[in-house]
Amino acid sequence: MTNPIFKRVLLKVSGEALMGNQGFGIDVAVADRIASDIADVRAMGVEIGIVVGGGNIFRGVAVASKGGERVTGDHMGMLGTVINALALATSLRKLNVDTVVLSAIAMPEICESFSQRATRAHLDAGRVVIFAGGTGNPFFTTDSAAALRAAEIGAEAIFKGTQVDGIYSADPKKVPDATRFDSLTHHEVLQRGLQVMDVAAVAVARENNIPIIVFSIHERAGFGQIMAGAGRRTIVTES
Ligand SMILES: Nc1ncnc2c1ncn2[C@@H]1O[C@H](COP(=O)(O)OP(=O)(O)OP(=O)(O)O)[C@@H](O)[C@H]1O
Ligand SMILES: O=c1ccn([C@@H]2O[C@H](COP(=O)(O)O)[C@@H](O)[C@H]2O)c(=O)[nH]1
Repeated sequence: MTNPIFKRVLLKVSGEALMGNQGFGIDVAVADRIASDIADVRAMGVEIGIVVGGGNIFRGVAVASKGGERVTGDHMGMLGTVINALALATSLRKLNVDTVVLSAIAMPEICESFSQRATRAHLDAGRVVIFAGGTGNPFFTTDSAAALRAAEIGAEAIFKGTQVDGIYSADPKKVPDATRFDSLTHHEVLQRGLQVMDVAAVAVARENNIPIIVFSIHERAGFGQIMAGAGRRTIVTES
């Protein structure tokens, strides 16, 4: 078996990716496929924490842009991430991957609440841990939650599984001739204003010297290939 390049990682799964071609919500076939890639990496012996986004369900700014209260919109967005976390946990359990959901917002009838101590115990026991509810605070994003949880669990890297296969000179969805970077520093991402991940998340990763690997969550087995030292991605490191 190929040796993984990291022992413990934080995977950020794009919420938008979960909707597949539906335009909203969760395409179970997509969730199952992503879960299968995660199961393969877990089988390599890698300890995995996961943050799932909520872009397929709700973003707080959408409420604010129509005259609603931003904080309420953000609460709705965070609840959307809980729905996604439960869906991904279901897909993983179908593959017999021992998985637990920990929420930043207490909802004990549905899942455990997040604490650093509980998380480390679950990871040490070999469970995949899915962090739901973002940071638990409005005005943040699940990218920030990913960076925060990565630092809290001592992850060696943040894998951002998103809609594109790396970081480009500009948004490749808007600028077709944008060029992809193979590697960058955290400083360069911030200085060039590359918006694949929000500034707060990159700053937390930089502060804690955690590399960020941006790859396409749509690439079947892409997560495992990168974990084996290959695959298409952009890696962000301090030097
Ligand atoms: N310089 C850039 N390089 C790569 N992608 C970029 C860049 N600038 C903007 N983007 C866009 O950023 C998107 C990722 O942002 P975002 O985190 O909001 O989406 P996501 O991963 O689908 O997350 P979620 O749905 O969970 O909120 C990419 O799909 C891409 O279109
Ligand atoms: O810490 C957090 C994380 C998320 N939110 C809200 O949820 C949505 C969905 O998250 P994405 O990162 O955009 O996928 C986000 O737009 C916020 O409204 C939050 O408030 N706090």
